[in-house]
Amino acid sequence: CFVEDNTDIIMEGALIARDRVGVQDFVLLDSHTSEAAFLNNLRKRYQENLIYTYIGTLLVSVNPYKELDIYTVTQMQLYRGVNFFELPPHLYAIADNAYRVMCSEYNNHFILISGESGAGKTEASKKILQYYAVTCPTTEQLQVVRDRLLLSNPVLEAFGNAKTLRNDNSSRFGKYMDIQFDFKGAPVGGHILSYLIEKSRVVHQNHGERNFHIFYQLLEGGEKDLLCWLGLERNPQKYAYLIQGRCAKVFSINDKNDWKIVRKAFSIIDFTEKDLEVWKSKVHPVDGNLLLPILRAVFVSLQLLGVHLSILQEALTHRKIEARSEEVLSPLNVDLAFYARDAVAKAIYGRTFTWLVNKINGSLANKDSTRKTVIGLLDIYGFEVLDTNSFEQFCINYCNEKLQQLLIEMTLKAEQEEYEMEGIEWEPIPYFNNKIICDLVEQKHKGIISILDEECLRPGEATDLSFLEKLEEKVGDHAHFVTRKLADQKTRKSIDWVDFRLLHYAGEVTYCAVGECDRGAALEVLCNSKNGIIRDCFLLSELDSRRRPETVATQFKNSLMSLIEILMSKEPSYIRCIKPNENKEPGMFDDCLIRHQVKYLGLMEHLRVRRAGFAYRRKYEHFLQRYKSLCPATWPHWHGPAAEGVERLIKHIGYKPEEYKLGRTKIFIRFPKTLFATEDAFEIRKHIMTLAAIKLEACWRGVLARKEAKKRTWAVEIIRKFIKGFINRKKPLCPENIEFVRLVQYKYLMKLRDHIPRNVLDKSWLQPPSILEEISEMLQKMCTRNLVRKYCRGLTPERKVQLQQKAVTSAIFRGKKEGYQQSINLPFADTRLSEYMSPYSQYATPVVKYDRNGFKARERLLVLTQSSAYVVEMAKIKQKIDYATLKGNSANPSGAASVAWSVQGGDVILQCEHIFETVTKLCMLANKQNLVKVVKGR
Ligand SMILES: Nc1ncnc2c1ncn2[C@@H]1O[C@H](COP(=O)(O)OP(=O)(O)OP(=O)(O)O)[C@@H](O)[C@H]1O
Repeated sequence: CFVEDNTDIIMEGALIARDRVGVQDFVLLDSHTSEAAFLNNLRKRYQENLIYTYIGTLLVSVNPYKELDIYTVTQMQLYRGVNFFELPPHLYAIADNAYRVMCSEYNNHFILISGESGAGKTEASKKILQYYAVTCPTTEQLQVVRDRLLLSNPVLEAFGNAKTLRNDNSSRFGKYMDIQFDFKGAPVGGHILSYLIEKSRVVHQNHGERNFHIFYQLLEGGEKDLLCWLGLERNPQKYAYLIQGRCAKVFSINDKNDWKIVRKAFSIIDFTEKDLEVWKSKVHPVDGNLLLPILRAVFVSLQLLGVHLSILQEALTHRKIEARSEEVLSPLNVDLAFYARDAVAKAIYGRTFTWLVNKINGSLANKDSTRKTVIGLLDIYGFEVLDTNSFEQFCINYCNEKLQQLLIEMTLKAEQEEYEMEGIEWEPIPYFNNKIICDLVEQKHKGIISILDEECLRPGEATDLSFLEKLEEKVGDHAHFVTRKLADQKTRKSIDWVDFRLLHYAGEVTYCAVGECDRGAALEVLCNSKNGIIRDCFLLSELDSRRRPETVATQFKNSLMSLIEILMSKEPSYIRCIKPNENKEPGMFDDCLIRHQVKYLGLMEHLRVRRAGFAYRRKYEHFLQRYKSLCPATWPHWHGPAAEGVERLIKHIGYKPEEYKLGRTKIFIRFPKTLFATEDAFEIRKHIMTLAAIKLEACWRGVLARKEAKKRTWAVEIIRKFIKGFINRKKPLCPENIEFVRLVQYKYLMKLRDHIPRNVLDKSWLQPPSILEEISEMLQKMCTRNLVRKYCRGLTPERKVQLQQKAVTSAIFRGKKEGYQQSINLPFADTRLSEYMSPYSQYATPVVKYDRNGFKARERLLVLTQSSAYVVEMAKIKQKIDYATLKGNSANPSGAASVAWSVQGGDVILQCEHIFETVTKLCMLANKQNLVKVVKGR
């Protein structure tokens, strides 16, 4: 991850802002080995309130000691989901990058924040937490988790932070906090690990320093009842443990307010009233008048601790000595009794703090078993070198050695992996591997911690000097270990007889061996406490004498080992915090102090490792995209593979072989100056192109304006013609109206197309404009004709006959006979007449077989219906009907009433119900329809 694409992206960002204030990535410093250049860049930026600078993906932060307007919600949104390169270096960029990679690759991350006291570690970790709280997706349910994550801070700070000379809110413990995210990237839980709380502060504070905040908060803000329960007075001056530093009141701290925040946090973090009994352990109000104050204090303490007076008394004033198989009690002198008392106080505080962390963890725990990814925030003390360095500094510095090793391993590993992946010839990076120092401290049996364990746990009197002698004997020949006895003439003077010196990766530190052999407190007393929390903290099983107890150093070593294991399985991000001055003053850049920190934080080393190979690396596609304008062959488009395009490009620019290497997917540039020269050329080209673009734009704007004007003129002309056309629309076609008329015609025809009648009976027709009336009429006729033709074509032969008959009927009867109109719709039956005739088909045959020559005239054919009679002048119908034959068969043999033939005199009488049909058909048979006379009345 360290040298992956993000690095490249950061580089590009650095390039963009390169000339603004220094470089925003130290990797691009020309003289990367120069401490002065490093400081110069840092100072330049700091003075412009640019407190963040990268070394690759590592973020260097300098405490501004003033509120900067760079942590607003707007800023958070700005960095959210945006690549490094687009914005200046920031905590949020680191936080967002870890988050984004976690979400896309579904892996775990950690952000290591280190630096010396007051450098801004805690602020940084709080700001990152806030960033996640604001920018990550969440649900109403998850708000509780979010609040708990945020509120765990004030509680831990109350119990784990104190005012020191260097920082008014100094964390006196190391903290690793895992934030767990679900698959949607919502924070769903957390877990905190704490390291090495500074217990000694409970009983002793240096001048100008305080005990842990919680004590002052309780006295200042605690409710009256509560203080009474605890047998406390509000005045801190009454308590020797709280006023050794002579500064119970601190200007920058509002204890009363902080107490309220802590109380609120307790309720949200799920602390029950039972849990809070640590303050309320059945202390009965004591009448101050009855007891001497000192006795009253003892009385209250006994009740709070839930122990018996005689047991506590014995534990604080005697020591158990194992003599052969017996245990003998030996009385302690006053100093040792004070020491024992302090040891109990320290042990109680230390373990209660661990209990508190566990309690918070309980409330942050996510019970849902689906897989989570985590981002760990490690806020840990930086390398420490004080005037007198004790066991605590030893542990802190050992911790820093381990973390440095982790960083180097991870950085180098990633670097090597990238070279291998890219097929670049491997160039070993010379660096100091501090494993040798870690081994000196932690190796089993041979390391300093093992030797310390042995000394502390062996029977008999262990002294600081015997420990020192053991060290000289076992690790005396180690290159990184010195005592006064082992030192050369020159060094000897600077080392005391009770000191040993370690040559750490960050520098030499001399430790005082006094008090390293701490055998622990009088545990028995506390293991038997009646107070539930004290009992949770001091387990009876610890008293089992057969078990060799673990020393503090071993405990610390083990917890550190598991921390390293946790970190090794995650993707790293680093934030190195720097304190700019000792006075907590904004704008003051103390060169000397910062130089020290740059050294102790291993920044130059880190930069060297990062720069040992190549200063810049970039995917071919991205490199080509950025610089393609510098080579005619690649501008504006390169159509071949990107790698070949880059090769062509750098040849054109004139890169020398030693300046670069081409990997499988990336180009590697060795020196920043090469890159800067390319970047400068690019800037110039960009400038030229911008000027050209401006010119082009101006021309283009002219072209567009002219085009627009032309369009307007044309539009005016069209409108003018339209109006003129409208005015003259009724005139015959002339130049003034021709376009208008054509348009109207066109519009009418287009509309008519959609409204044309679809069948012969549809007589509708779209009303034409007056100038089109004539044409419209013609069209309508044509249309009707068309429809009729279409209709006729679609007729069946039967229907055609039927219609022909109807037409004949119309010719004969229309307007002459009532009932005709109604008959139109009634179809003629094909069979009717033959039906009438069918019984006489033999006689009818001659009718069909018309023979002009065989015609015999008779007078009339009389057609009768129920109401009328029709006379057909047979003489005129030249129809051959064999009346004689008919005559003999006048009766209807079937008895049908509808038709009857009869012969009266010379007339043939045909009786039928369907007069129109019968007459029509007879006429048609005779082909003489005009001879039918329709007579009204009789
Ligand atoms: N980014 C920042 N902006 C403004 N002030 C800051 C910033 N970082 C730190 N400070 C100031 O510096 C003080 C010390 O910072 P902080 O407590 O984070 O240091 P630390 O490195 O955690 O120290 P310690 O190791 O003692 O806990 C803060 O109380 C705050 O006043």
